[in-house]
Amino acid sequence: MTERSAKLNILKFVKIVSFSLLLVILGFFVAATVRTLTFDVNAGLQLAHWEKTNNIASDINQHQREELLANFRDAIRIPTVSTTETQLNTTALREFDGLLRKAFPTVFSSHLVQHEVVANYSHLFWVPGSDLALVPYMLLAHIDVVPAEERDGWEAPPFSAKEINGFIYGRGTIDNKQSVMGILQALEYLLIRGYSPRRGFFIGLGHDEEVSGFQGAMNIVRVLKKKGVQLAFVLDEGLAVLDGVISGLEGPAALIGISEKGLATVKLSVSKAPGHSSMPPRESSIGILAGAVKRLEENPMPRLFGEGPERGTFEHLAHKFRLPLKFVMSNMWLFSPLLGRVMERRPDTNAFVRTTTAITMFNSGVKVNILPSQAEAYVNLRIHSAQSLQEVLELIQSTVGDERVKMELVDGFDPLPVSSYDETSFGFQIIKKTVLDQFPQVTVAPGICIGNTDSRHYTDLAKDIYRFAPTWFRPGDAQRFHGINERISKKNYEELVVFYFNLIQNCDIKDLPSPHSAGHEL
Ligand SMILES: CCCCCCCC/C=C\CCCCCCCC(=O)N[C@@H](CC(N)=O)C(=O)O
Ligand SMILES: [Zn+2]
Ligand SMILES: [Zn+2]
Repeated sequence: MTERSAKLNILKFVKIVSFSLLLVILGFFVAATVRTLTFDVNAGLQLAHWEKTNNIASDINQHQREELLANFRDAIRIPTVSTTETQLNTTALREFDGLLRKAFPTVFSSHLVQHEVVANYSHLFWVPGSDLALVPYMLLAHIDVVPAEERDGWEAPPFSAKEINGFIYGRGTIDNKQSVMGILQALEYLLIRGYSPRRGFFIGLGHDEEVSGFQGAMNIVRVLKKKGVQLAFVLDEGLAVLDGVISGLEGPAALIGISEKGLATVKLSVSKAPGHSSMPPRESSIGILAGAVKRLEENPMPRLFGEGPERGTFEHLAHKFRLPLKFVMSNMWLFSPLLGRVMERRPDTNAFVRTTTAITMFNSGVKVNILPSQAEAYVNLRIHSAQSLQEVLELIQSTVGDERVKMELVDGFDPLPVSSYDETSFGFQIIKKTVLDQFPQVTVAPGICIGNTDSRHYTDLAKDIYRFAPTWFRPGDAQRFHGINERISKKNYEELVVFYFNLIQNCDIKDLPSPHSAGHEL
């Protein structure tokens, strides 16, 4: 081959490679554009195809409106605070038991309802269905609340249930007495109106969810396991209807939690010989530990946005964004790394991007002139679905990178399994239908619960666990959760009662609508 023909061949090769590259890029662009124009994962079930049921209408008259609100306010006024596993307000929990019996006399006296108190303060209700072939489901909520101090800046005392501008203020109004009272109020009204279910269901009300549910939820699960119960699905607290919370989204979104993040609570400690503060070593136990904690804060866990089920959230919502965001959300396969960088800027959205690292406790020292022998810090991590507890522990160890810092796992578990949310998913579709019937303006999408719930103890009883209540969150409301000025509007509480009233009846359907019903009878 001459030098000239070799040069020509190289030129030809470069041309072919460039042309192929151009084709690949063009292909990607076309694929992405086509997806933008066609991708609407919500265009699935037609509500018109649902089996006709003779649901009892959920009308609420003025007397009931006042009654349900009075019951709810009474519930908020009882300070059922959990501080630690051994610090529960047991007096308040007993008082709450009395309130439930007084507020819902029909539930507690009906021959259709079986009730038992579990672990002294939790409640388990069983309402058998007329069709024994239908697998029962379970509704969960919790009675206890986190502590609240008026001096932190509450506009009304946190256990006053004071009404301000149509809102009831108080600890527990959105976490989670709205569901406790909403579920039982709905059942009370259903029973009064002569309802008897076709599909049986359980109601579990835990008393120590805020301190992990080791007594309440875990013992309810034990009772159910002894009875050999299996559940079609479980619905617990968790996500909500977000209205104006997701930037760029047109209309409100009802996010149904199909999983929840894992947890690692790690204790870091440094020990040193104590001594007189006039002869300090170059590095104190506090200094060494502070360095370790700082390294953890400065080196966040890797971005994993788009690698877990949060991808499904945005794909379901994509058609409700305007261009160019619609294009971005429809093509998460391409844009999730970019989106992750934007979302990590805000704490509430960063929670969906990675395993979060929070230093929650730091203790050391007993006197100003004594060198502290011990310094300890607690790190609370919420594990992204695409990571495991083991991976997170290894990363903490390498980031701390100091053998003088002892590491101890106090509590931890992997992210929870992902529940089904396709067109054949009974629980998801029933919840979705109930939401859409009541709030036609919302878009329903699967979501990830960034905190943990009692439902995590139910994984042996149900394959499908959902975390949702139609509590409406507007900008700033997420900060009321465990924060100050927790509140719910009177209208929204009433909507919750109606939601559970309809949901219970909607579960009586035998099959999901055709054409997807074949083979999915529950
Ligand atoms: C797509 C971006 C939207 C961003 C909006 C975020 C909205 C988040 C709203 C509420 C927070 C979710 C809280 C879920 C329930 C957590 C329950 C809880 O606090 N559990 C405790 C106790 C326990 N059981 O472990 C916890 O520490 O997690
Ligand atoms: Zn809660
Ligand atoms: Zn809570």
